[in-house]
Amino acid sequence: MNMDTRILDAGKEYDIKAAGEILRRGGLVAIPTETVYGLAGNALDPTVSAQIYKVKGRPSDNPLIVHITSMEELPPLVTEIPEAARKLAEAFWPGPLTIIMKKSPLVPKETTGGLDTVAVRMPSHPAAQAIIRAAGVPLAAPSANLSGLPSPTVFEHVCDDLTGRVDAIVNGGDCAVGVESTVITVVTEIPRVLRPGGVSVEQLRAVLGTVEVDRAVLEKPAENARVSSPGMKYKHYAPKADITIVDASLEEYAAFVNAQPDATALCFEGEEKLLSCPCVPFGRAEDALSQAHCLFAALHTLDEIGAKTVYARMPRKTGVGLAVYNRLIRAAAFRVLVPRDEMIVGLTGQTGAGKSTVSKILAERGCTVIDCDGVTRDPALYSGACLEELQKAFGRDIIEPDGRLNRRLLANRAFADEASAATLNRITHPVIYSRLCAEIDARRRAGARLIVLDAPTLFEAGADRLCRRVVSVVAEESVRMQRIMQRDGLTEVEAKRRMHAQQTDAFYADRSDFVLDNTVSVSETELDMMLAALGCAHTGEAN
Ligand SMILES: CC(C)(COP(=O)(O)OP(=O)(O)OC[C@H]1O[C@@H](n2cnc3c(N)ncnc32)[C@H](O)[C@@H]1O)[C@@H](O)C(=O)NCCC(=O)NCCS
Ligand SMILES: Nc1ncnc2c1ncn2[C@@H]1O[C@H](COP(=O)(O)OP(=O)(O)OP(=O)(O)O)[C@@H](O)[C@H]1O
Repeated sequence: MNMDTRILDAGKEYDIKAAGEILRRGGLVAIPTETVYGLAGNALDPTVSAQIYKVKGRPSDNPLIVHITSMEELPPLVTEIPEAARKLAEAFWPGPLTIIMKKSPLVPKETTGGLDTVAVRMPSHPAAQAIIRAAGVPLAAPSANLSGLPSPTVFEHVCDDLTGRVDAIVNGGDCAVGVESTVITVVTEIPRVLRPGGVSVEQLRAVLGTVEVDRAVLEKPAENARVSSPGMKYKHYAPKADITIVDASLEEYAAFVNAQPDATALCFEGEEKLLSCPCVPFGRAEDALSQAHCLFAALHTLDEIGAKTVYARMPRKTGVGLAVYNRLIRAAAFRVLVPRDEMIVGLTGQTGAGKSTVSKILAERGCTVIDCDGVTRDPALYSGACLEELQKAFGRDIIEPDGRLNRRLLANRAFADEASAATLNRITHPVIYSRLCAEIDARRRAGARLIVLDAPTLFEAGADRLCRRVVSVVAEESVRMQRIMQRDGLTEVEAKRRMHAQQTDAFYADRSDFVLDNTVSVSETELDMMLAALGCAHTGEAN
């Protein structure tokens, strides 16, 4: 194929019209959407669908998503609109969600990969909407890359793959979401996610209640598995480099990667300083949306710099992180390496939420627990220069005449305002961090396999980098306040001060592999679910 490919501008009305005209005449145009660039053509014309498969080099049993711009365009495409689909459309359209329904005869089987269902999406990208309207027909638009290569999220990558193969490419800059849409089928009795994407499973459950997640989202599908959704084929996202995901804490990851010859690190932003090899960052560790946004461009960069052996950080499987994991595990051909046998789990959350209560149950189940509050109560911890600094910052009288630290006085002064709390952290966290490393080493040497670090200030102390997984315990503010007033004999003012020195629920949710809500209680079932999610279902046997 070597045709003239026009370059059009998403910001120019004349160019949008031209794209619409080409599509109406049965041509192919690569268009920007909020997820990734799409290779668009008339979804209702079987010869156009066949042409899309041909250009992409994609097997024709891989169904295409049909893009529309308004709810009025949906009824002709489907036999019925189930209640679940209506609710989802209301909540998430226009946006990165594709809904699978029973197809009407209007949609050719060539578009649906031979299936009697059709996948429909209403994109939110203004240029995508304008082009569909200009075309006057629904558009089939798989990702605008050659089959097997990472999906394009920037204009230049579309040009690399499709110049000379399509009639036009519309330049709309970078795609905001960066991974393909979430695909959910409402044809099954219980709605089921077939591909995770920009709308998270948690968001879908908030609208529909029960939602299943197809096994293929996390596991390698059988070679001859029937494909019921775009993107389920496992070779879909592979760059040229050999990628292996390393399931480890940041410290363990850095130690492992730095010991490998000729490695390239696919890490999170800011981690480069710990790594002695070439690094390609893909988003921030605590921000799955930024990872989704950057992932495919990072995979392209790996090819551009000629990376051969790549070790990738393990994304969290929560929220949009599940979509990031789903793409990365395919790019890695399902290779995951665990460099250390023992697993360190950080257990954190707000004061009074119930960390100690949960860690007690985990200890009963055979985990080795390190209590960080206990560590700070060791009179030997704050000594020498550290103690001198504490006294300088918070007053000489925080040390009693008998030499003991007056913890309540220190707490009242240190939690008085944000700046004082920051000073407390700056002085105490370096010594706490070194002590925690020593405590972990001792437990490792004693043969512990599952070590729980019960640390209220896990992130502030930088101790999260020692943990392969993080669990947060949260509870409503009024409940927490009552609990700590009762437990520690604090006044309301003292309790509030301490609570205000801490983080919000959202802060913990973004940084955790599992969140336990202990406003009322934490059941054994939830603990089982948590241990399963962490990958340590048989706790007792793990130790
Ligand atoms: C200020 C100190 C002496 C007060 O001691 P006190 O016996 O009153 O409280 P205790 O240590 O039992 O802590 C109770 C709770 O307060 C909260 N808390 C403690 N330190 C902090 C902090 N720096 N920031 C926010 N909350 C904190 C935690 O939820 C903790 O569980 C003590 O909390 C301390 O040394 N804090 C600084 C070190 C730290 O961050 N500790 C947390 C363990 S990693
Ligand atoms: N579900 C619950 N119902 C009632 N009381 C609870 C519940 N969970 C915990 N508590 C009580 O609330 C208090 C605070 O719990 P816990 O000490 O486990 O909190 P924490 O998160 O470790 O707090 P801190 O960070 O202050 O150490 C304790 O006295 C505990 O017994």
